[in-house]
Amino acid sequence: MREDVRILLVGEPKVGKTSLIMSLVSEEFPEEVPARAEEITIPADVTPERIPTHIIDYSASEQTDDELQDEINRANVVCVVYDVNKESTIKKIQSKWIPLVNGRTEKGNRIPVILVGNKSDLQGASSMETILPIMNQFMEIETCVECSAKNLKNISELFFYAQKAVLHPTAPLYNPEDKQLKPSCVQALTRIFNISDLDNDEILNDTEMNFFQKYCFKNPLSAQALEDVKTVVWKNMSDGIQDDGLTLSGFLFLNMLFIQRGRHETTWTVLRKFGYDDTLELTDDYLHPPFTAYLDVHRCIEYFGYLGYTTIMEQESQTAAITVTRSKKLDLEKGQTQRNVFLCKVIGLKGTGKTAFLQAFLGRSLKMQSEMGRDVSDFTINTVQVNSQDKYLIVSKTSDEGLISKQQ
Ligand SMILES: Nc1ncnc2c1ncn2[C@@H]1O[C@H](COP(=O)(O)OP(=O)(O)OP(=O)(O)O)[C@@H](O)[C@H]1O
Repeated sequence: MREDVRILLVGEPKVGKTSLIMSLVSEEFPEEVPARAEEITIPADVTPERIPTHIIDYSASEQTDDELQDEINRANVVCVVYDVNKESTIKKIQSKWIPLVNGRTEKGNRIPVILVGNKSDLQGASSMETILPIMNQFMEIETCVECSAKNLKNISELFFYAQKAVLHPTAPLYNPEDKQLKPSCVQALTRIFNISDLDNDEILNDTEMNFFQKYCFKNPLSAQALEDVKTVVWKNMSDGIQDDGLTLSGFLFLNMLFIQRGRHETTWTVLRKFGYDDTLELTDDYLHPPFTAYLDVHRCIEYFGYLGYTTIMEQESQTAAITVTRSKKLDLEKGQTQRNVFLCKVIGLKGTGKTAFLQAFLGRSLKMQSEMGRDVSDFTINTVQVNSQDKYLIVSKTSDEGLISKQQ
């Protein structure tokens, strides 16, 4: 998750940018405002998503074009404010502000934009009819909101939408042009579906759906909610429901529906719970929880991650699969150990019989070995009885001459 959110307000002079910020802060309409408000930081505990949020004002009378560009580059989301009663300020959204914000940015990296129609208190008719074609033209526009700094209508909502556009972005999930989930999102959701399909029958039954729901959102669905979900899918997709359970197509459809209805946070909660970051890559924290040991524990934990260990075993982190024992030195001092797994290195020059030794540990005679060929692992593992307890011994061979001479 990101550490903070920077919201920048831009727009034509006198549309009410400063007034909107001051109304949010003081919860009343300021009769007098400075040309530009100081940058304000809303602490994490009073923002809906619990992330510190900076709000930055812009005023052409106070700032140069370079300073404005600098602020645009630092922003995570830009609110383009217009006056709902002044057509000229709406026209400038297309001709000036969106090109300024994203004109030089590649399609996938565009800064999300919120259109903010202020002064709805003075308004005759809604500006939505004029705004909708602009929203269809620029895919980076996440949403639009009509509000009033004067009677405080939709002020906190506007900052909430802005915060949401950053924390739960549409761009990595959904392509509004063809109205489809993006391939990387389909790939991630398919992995999630497969992990949640505990009996591998390619259908999420009620138990599996509840398991998934509890893992992602802490609470199971009520029986009625479960039926409602299935009905919505069934009504929209012939192959979305099979044997009274959700198919992969149904699962993908459901997530697309959340996104199309502006509930990206639902899909993002699921994706984050299964380890994905904003670019839909599995995070390093998820794949490699801080841990080291002498075998390749990192790789092992990574595989646990791909296989969904935390979900299936209902654990917070992959590290729950690993038991850390006390140091070898202490074990030797006490003459006791809690360890169940031991590593033994077999060293010797090439041709001295290390491979045969390792294979014999698995009970394979020289004859069996010659039938198997030479393409065998440098590791073998077997159980050994120590004081009538089963212990595991990993035997690994090396013919690294440098290491051998060091050991000598
Ligand atoms: N909702 C509203 N209803 C009526 N008047 C408003 C409203 N919001 C702002 N105003 C008035 O509009 C004028 C311009 O407001 P403000 O200075 O906040 O705009 P601005 O966009 O910050 O301007 P600039 O870019 O020039 O700094 C002020 O007189 C303010 O009182």
